[in-house]
Amino acid sequence: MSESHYEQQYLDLMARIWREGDERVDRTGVGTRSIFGAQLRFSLADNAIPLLTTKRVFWKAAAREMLWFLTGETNIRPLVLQGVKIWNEWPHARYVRETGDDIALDEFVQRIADDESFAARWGDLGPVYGKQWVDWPTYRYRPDGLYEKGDGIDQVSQVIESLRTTPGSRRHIIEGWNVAELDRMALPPCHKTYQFHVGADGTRLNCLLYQRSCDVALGLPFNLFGAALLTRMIAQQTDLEPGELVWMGGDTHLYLNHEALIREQLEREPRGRPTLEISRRAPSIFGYTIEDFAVSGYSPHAAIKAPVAV
Ligand SMILES: Nc1nc(=O)c2c([nH]1)NC[C@@H]1CN(c3ccc(C(=O)N[C@@H](CCC(=O)O)C(=O)O)cc3)CN21
Ligand SMILES: O=c1ccn([C@H]2C[C@H](O)[C@@H](COP(=O)(O)O)O2)c(=O)[nH]1
Repeated sequence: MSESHYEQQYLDLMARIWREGDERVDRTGVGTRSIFGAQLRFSLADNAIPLLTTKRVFWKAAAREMLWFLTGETNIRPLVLQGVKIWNEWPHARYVRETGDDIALDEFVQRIADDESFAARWGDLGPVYGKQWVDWPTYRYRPDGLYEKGDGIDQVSQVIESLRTTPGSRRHIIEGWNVAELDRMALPPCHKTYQFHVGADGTRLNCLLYQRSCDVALGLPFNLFGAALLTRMIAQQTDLEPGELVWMGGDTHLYLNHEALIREQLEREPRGRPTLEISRRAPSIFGYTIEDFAVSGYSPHAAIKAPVAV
C-alpha cells in the first residue's frame, strides 16, 4: 500500500467538523460548525510543501501576504497593488461603517490603489501581524513616572539569532497576540504563535503554529502554505534543513455557507506532491521576493469559490 497522502489529514478534518462539529452562531453572523482543538503534521523535508491539491490554492497570494508581514506593513495598499485581495473586506467594512458612504468593494479597492492619501487614511488594519512581528512596541518609565516610547522589538530577527546561537532553546517564539493593542486591530491575530524548534541532532528546523481560530475552507490552505514558507526561509537563513510543520487549531470551523465547497472538495482525491524551491539565499530574512519562490509538480483540481465571512 502506498503511504497516505499528506492532504488526507486536511480532508479528514474537514469531514469530521462537518459531521460532528457543534453548530454555533459566530461573530460574523454566518454560523459555523466547529470543533475545539485539532492537530495536523506535515513533513517539509525534500522541499515538500503542504499545498492543497483538491482545489487550486493561489499560493503566490499566500506568499505575498507572508512577505508583506515581514516588511512590518499593516496597510493593505501594497497587497492591492500586487493583486492580492484577501484583506480588502475589512478596511472596506470600516470605511462604510465610519463614513456612511456605501461604496462597492471594487470601487473602494480602486481608490486604495489610485489614491495614496486615501489609502493612508482608510487602508490600514491597525497594528496586526507585521507590526507585532518586527516592531513590537515597548515603553519605558522615565524618572518623573511618565512613560516614553522605547525601541520596537524585531521578534523575527531575534528568533533567527537565537536559532543560530542557542539552537536547543525552547524559547524560539514569534507572537502576534499583543494584548494591549488588540482593540486597535481590524482582526486580532488568528495564526498568533509560531514556535521554532531544532531537532534531529541539531540539523532540522521544525515549526509549530498555534492558530486560535481557523476558517478551514478559506483560511487554513493559506495559513499552512504561509507557515511552511516562513519555516523554509528561516531554515535557509539559519543553515538548517526543513523538518516538520505542526499545526494546532483552537476553534476550528467550517462556515455554514461553505457547504457546496465542502461537498465538492470531499469528493476529490489528492493529486501529486508539489515541492517548493527557493532559488537563492537572500542576504537576510527580509530580502526575499516573490521571484525567489517556485512551486513544481502542482497540478491541482480546479479552484472552488466560496464567500468570506467578514
Ligand atoms: N472569515 C475569514 N476567513 C479567513 O480565512 C480570514 C478572515 N476571515 N479574515 C482575515 C484573513 C483574510 N484571509 C483570507 C481571506 C479570503 C480568502 C479567499 O477568499 N480565498 C479564495 C480566493 C483567493 C484569491 O483570490 O487569491 C480562495 O479560493 O482561497 C482567503 C483568506 C484569511 N483570513
Ligand atoms: O489567517 C487567518 C485569518 C483569519 N482566519 C479566520 C478565522 C475566523 O473564521 C475569522 C476570524 O474571526 P474571529 O471572530 O476573530 O475568530 O478569520 C483564518 O482562518 N486565518
